[in-house]
Amino acid sequence: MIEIHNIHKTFNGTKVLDGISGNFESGKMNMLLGASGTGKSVLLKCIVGLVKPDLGSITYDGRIFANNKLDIKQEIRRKIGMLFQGSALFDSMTVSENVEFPLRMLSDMNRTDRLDRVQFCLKRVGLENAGNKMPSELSGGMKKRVGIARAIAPHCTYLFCDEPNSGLDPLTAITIDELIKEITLEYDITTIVVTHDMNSVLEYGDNVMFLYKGKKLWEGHSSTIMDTNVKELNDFIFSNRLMRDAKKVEQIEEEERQEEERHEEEQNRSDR
Ligand SMILES: Nc1ncnc2c1ncn2[C@@H]1O[C@H](COP(=O)(O)OP(=O)(O)OP(=O)(O)O)[C@@H](O)[C@H]1O
Repeated sequence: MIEIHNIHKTFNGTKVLDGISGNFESGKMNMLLGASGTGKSVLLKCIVGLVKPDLGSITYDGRIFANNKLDIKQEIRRKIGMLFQGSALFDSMTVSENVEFPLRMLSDMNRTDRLDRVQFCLKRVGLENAGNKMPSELSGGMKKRVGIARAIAPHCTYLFCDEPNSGLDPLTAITIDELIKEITLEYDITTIVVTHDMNSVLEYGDNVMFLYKGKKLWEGHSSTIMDTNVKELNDFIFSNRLMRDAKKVEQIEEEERQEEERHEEEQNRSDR
């Protein structure tokens, strides 16, 4: 589990994170949701250690991260897998070499073990035959899969995904979400996904944190998100036309259900 407490960050006098706290449990899809510029990526960077918070604490399975000794930070970092927004593959390396890269950098595995691990991870993401391809030969969805294989290659305990669906068609987006969810459960990983995709949130969000202007305004399971009274979250959800239409359908169905109940009651009364 990752715990963050009272995280603050200001850039050039502008407050970007304003006292954010929360827990991210293992085996769950933890999602950071919010509009553009609300601080999701900065929070993720604070958690990973790429940005230093002005205030607050971050612990990984009870071990303090920021401000700890370098060797402890490095030990924690070795357990972190990152899936970047644009996949961030090295264009000059083959798919296999990309996946092997963190093993060469972070582990003391010999070459045979590294190649076994690469093959295992590529198979896990359904790309066992793509090892010799170059990134330029892959579709967007395949690139994301390679990114996932590379992230989990060093047996990561923590997985951070920055908008894993960006630039993908809706069907491919679902398969990538599904893969991340499966891997999270299978290896009991603590996964944090930054997103503004409501489809992903509704389908896969075990724990959703809604950020607005650097503050956490709502947190909960995705099954309860549509019932929120938080205006900013409501505005965010229903800024999407499909979501507005879905809500209308829900309201119409509810009215029909009530009408049917009324009708049944009247029928019963007149029968008596
Ligand atoms: N290194 C930096 N220096 C100055 N300002 C920054 C820096 N990094 C981020 N910001 C600012 O912090 C704010 C939050 O940015 P952030 O990237 O976290 O937003 P976001 O919620 O992830 O948005 P998006 O969904 O568009 O990626 C923005 O106003 C951004 O300009």
